[in-house]
Amino acid sequence: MLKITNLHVKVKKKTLLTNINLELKPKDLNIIIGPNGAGKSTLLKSLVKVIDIHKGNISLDEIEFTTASINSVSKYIAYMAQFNQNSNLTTLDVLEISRRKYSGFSLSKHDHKLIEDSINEFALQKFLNRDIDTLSGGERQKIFLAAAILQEPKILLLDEPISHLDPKNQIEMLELIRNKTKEKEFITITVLHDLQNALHYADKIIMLKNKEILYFENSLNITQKMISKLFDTTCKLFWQEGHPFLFLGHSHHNNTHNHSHKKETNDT
Ligand SMILES: Nc1ncnc2c1ncn2[C@@H]1O[C@H](COP(=O)(O)OP(=O)(O)OP(=O)(O)O)[C@@H](O)[C@H]1O
Repeated sequence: MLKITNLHVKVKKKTLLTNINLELKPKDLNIIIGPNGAGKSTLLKSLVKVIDIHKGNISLDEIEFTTASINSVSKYIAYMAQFNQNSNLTTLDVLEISRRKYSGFSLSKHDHKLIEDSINEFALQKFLNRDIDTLSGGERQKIFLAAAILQEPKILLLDEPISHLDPKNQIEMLELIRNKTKEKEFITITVLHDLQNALHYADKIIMLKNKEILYFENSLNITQKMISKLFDTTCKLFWQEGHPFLFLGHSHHNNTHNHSHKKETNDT
């Protein structure tokens, strides 16, 4: 269990997060949603100690993160940032580095097997010897996601992991994140702007607004009222065959879409 108690984050004199309380379980995919600037990335950064905690407590079972060094915390956490820094590494280098925290420089047979499986799962064969700086945003995102999962952490933190992927790849990656979370018993926390996918794939939704948690709920308990409140806009939400359908800013007065649809049918 990852326990975050009364967490406050300040940078200089500016408060970035206030009074965050969460208890997160292994095998759960927790998805953070909320407006720009709400503090979503800051929450992930404070867990991985990129940003200092001003007040509060973070612990993983008996392990106290609050006082631990960044190095000892990183043994338990894999973190895929929103903007990954480029380097002169090849895809294979990035994958191999992710196993070094277990095996140092000489990787074991087991490590090589895991890397091979990951290459197949993420279809990375054709990028292996390519410098990652030369790859597209979506290709790079897949590689960093593969590398984060290869670390087999207790806690998997992903900041907008699918923002550069096409729709089919987005679905495949979210399925994969969900399946790995269950199979490897990760406590996964992902920031996502796509609400429909967030509701569909999450076990739990963390709604962050104005530096605070507005709601922390099972995704099936999320209502259109909650989403309206989170984004200060009207919202229609309904479920069909286990899929959420969500419309923000829905208005019956705005018939632009109907109009263009009519035009299309008239033309044919
Ligand atoms: N190091 C920092 N110093 C000062 N302000 C910061 C710092 N890091 C973040 N902030 C501010 O804190 C607020 C929250 O930032 P954060 O990146 O957590 O937002 P977010 O919810 O992830 O937003 P987005 O959806 O736009 O990615 C923003 O107003 C941001 O400008």
